[in-house]
Amino acid sequence: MKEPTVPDAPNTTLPPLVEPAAELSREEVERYSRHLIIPDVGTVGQRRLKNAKVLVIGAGGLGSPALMYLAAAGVGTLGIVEFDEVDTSNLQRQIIHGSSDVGRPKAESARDSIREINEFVDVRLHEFRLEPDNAVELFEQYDLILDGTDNFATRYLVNDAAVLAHKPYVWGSIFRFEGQASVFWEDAPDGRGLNYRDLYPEAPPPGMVPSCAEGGVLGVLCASIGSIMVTEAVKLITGIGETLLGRLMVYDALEMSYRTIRIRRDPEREPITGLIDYDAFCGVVSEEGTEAAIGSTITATELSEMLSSGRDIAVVDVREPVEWDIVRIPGATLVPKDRILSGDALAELPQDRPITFYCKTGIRSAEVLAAAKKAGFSDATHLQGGVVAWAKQVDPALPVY
Ligand SMILES: Nc1ncnc2c1ncn2[C@@H]1O[C@H](COP(=O)(O)OP(=O)(O)OP(=O)(O)O)[C@@H](O)[C@H]1O
Repeated sequence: MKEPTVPDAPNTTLPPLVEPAAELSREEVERYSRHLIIPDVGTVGQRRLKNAKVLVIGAGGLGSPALMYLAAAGVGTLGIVEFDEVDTSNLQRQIIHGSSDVGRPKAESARDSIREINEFVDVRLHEFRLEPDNAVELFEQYDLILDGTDNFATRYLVNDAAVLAHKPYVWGSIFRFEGQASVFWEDAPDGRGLNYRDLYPEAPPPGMVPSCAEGGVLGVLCASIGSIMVTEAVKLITGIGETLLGRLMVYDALEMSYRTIRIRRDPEREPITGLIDYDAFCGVVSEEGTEAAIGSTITATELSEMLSSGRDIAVVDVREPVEWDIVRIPGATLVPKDRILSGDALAELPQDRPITFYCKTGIRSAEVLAAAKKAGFSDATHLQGGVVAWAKQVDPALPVY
């Protein structure tokens, strides 16, 4: 990935994105009074918010606080694209959902919370996965897009679809204690025509940048970055302040520092003329594809049966010690992935009996298996679905994280 290195860009003030709605009702005046008395916002700014249609992709870590603040701010129409259901492990950060929502569609749970926050918002649910065949048409129905997703394939799709639909979008990302945010708009009146591909021309190789599911995230970081994204949305809609267009904001919660870095147009970037296969672009390989490439998987039930029948198999956990502390397969040995991939721990692996590697969901163990096979461990397998599958299929009393 190309690292942006140039310091702060000139600031960018843009004209308002949305025309003002005709009027505010008496209830709306009371509700939004703390906005109305800010001279930069005023009644006209609030009427612009009322007229605005904002599409939020993902009602997860970033989408949760973003939707709540957009609703409270009085954005008149909020679209939610989300296909997933609320999981217990979401509740630590996805504050638009509550304990009683576990198992419900996230889009519906988010809509119910928004109704509770602000009954004046028209919520439109798009309960499907954003894909190349639905993205542009959907984006065209909104003024502004907010990308709260967690995977590179969707991020490039959102970027390219926003370019084709001629829409601005606010982007954010989070990992552990660090977050980033920016605004991209190829047709922006500033004329610089920047998009996400100017910042990150290529997706990182699969597995190089761990997801929050693999590496974790501080729950409140979602609020820090989600609220910055909403701040940018409000500024774009009302035409106030200097937006993050052309700048990347980087927030470090441990240092408690914010800095912005200028984004320049990549002179080698090809124009975006259509949507592509984003999984292929990002090197995402399906589970079947991974198996075809490396062979040798074993299911949790098969492994459990083999161990119960007394087969002498070395079960090697390739996760990090913090994950080992949460849950593990009885009898396993911990040898973290990086130590095997660097070659340091190859000597610790048994040569005289079959090995089964496992991780959380099967991604890291597949990588380790490929390396181990190259190093001559021919009688090796990896556990399909990892310790999560083990907990679900073999020992439901174990926690899933
Ligand atoms: N292409 C897509 N279309 C619609 N929603 C998407 C798409 N890609 C991701 N999402 C949604 O974006 C949200 C991102 O939220 P978050 O990063 O907190 O991930 P999560 O999947 O809920 O959590 P975790 O991966 O840690 O289990 C998720 O709810 C996910 O379902």
